[in-house]
Amino acid sequence: MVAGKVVLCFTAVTKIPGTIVLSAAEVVKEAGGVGLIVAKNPSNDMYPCTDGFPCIEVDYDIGTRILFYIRSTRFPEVKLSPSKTVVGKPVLAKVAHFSSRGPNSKSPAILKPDIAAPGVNILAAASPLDTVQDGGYVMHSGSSMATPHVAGIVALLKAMHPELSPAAIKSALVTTAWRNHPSGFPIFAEGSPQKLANPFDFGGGIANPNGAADPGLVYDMGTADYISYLCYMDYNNTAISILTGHPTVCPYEEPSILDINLPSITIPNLRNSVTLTRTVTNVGSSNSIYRAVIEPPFGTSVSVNPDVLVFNHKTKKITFTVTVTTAHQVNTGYFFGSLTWTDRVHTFQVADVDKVASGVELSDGFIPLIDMDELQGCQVKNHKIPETNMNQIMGTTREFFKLPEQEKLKFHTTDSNKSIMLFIAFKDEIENVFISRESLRFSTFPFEDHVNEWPSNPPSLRKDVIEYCTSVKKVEFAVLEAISESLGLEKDYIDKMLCNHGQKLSINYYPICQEQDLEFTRGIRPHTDPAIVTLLLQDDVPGFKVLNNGKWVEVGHVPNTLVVHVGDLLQVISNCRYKSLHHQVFVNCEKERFSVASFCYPSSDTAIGPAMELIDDDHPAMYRNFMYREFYQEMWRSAVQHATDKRLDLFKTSIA
Ligand SMILES: O=C(O)CCC(=O)C(=O)O
Ligand SMILES: [Fe+2]
Repeated sequence: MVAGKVVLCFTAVTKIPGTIVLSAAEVVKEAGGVGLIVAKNPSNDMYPCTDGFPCIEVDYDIGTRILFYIRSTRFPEVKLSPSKTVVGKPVLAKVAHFSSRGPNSKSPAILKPDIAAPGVNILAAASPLDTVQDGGYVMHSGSSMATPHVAGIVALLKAMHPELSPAAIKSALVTTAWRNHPSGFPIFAEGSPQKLANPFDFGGGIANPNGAADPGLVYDMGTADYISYLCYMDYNNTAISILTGHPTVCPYEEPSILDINLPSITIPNLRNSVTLTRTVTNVGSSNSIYRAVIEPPFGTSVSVNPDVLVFNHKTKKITFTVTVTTAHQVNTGYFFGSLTWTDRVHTFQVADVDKVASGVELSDGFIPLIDMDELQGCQVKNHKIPETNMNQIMGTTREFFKLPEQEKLKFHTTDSNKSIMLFIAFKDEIENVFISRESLRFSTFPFEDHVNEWPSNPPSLRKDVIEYCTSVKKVEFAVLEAISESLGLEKDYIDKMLCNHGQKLSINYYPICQEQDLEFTRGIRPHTDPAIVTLLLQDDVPGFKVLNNGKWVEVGHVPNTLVVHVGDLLQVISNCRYKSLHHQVFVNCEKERFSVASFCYPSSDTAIGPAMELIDDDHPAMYRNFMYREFYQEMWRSAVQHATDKRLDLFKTSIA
């Protein structure tokens, strides 16, 4: 039965890594089998079988999917191919099952672990004494593989910021760590079953070297803080004096462990209310204003005082208090929340609610904006695009996608030099997702150059596109003016930089999805737009989500508004004051969704680069100048096509 076949087997045994697969492989080999797939939880070890016998370990989830595949076809096939290195694709981040977990039993008020770093199947240089090394290299897993990553980052940070104390460096690592994978996917904690990871699995998160290089604020600590901790832990004066090397006396009033200046706050056994203090030190640009953004843990309320911190060349340190009040009668477990100090450089400042509420004009063509706060985007109302115009372009979009396939497929091409392209649904085999969107993307400006390329069916399309694009271009001008002004630039700065504006329109269709496929289907995956700004007209079918502080947030449909969001090129022009928005579209089983996105582009011979006015000692140029043409070519390079956050890498300066 087994002869000539690949065997899939499920096991509940969690033996020493690798051995389970090895012993099963021997049995399969003896029975004449040609390969082995072992499904077990947890699974992540990659140990070769002996004599090059093909074997692999997968988790139950993948094992079950393989099983379903085997059952779904009469001749299931297994393909073996040489391993390859994949660059720029997100991998699911998991906290390994062997990684130690919090809370800290000795001092539950101190969060442990502090930080997570890669430590599974790490390819490293080997000691000649390593028994499994191959040509000086070896793959190992464990804290001994994760700690060198952190030690390396710390060494780089210390080289960049020699003045930072060990506590400040630790703080920089903890406060900037990724709490989601940079692709937006959550981090899982390995185990059976897998669950979403929380700070007891990863501490601050996964170490983020570039983030830690620019932490803005740090929670610093000195000898006095460590002495307070020892006093709290009931070390007597004699023991502490031996450690410090000079006579040391614990303060008469016992310090609260909650006040130790750590970059995390853990309150065990919270009853009613507690107030604690922290002190932050500004290590970013000297004139900065930070605001507190609080996500209280479930069932608690949290207040911070003061909630705005104003730093200047004299004020480098500010102490604040945090009051946490619980509504829980009984304490049943830990709940997690967050306190973020933001200087809003990464946000869409034109949409500041305060400014709008106090009626400050953003530009002559005053556009009231609905703030999407912190989302690098906003919704625009009173844009003066006639409602009929918006309805017509939506109607045309629906009609186009209802056309017979062959009519639509005329526009299908993989040639990125074409100024009109139809994108159709496809399956990404590697990530096992089905991307269901159909989308027609075409150049619009200047109309006379392009109108004849646009579909002539439905007959209303050309007229509706011209009308809509003309109106939307006006909104775009107003938005670019508001953005220029918010950056302290001349109102027409971006307009001038663009000389000849380009514009592209994307009309999109997201079909209904079957319930059973929902998990593996996306309308469009997380991405940023390769434009300056995008103006999105969406219908009332939900699905459009944006990444906000590591969380995917639905941007609801507000009648008669356009969603405006930042694209990659505005990130460049603004020298990173604005960050391009990560967004994606989910499908649903009840309603199909349509949308019309207009992208503001430079023309191909426009030079793009950070505005000179936004470059100074505190803000060195993050990007070099480049031609838009160069960026467009880079965007289509296969390696960066899906990892949209890699698009700008080629244009970064050495500082960035
Ligand atoms: O259809 C939407 O809501 C978003 C479309 C989009 O993100 C895009 O085309 O880049
Ligand atoms: Fe997009």
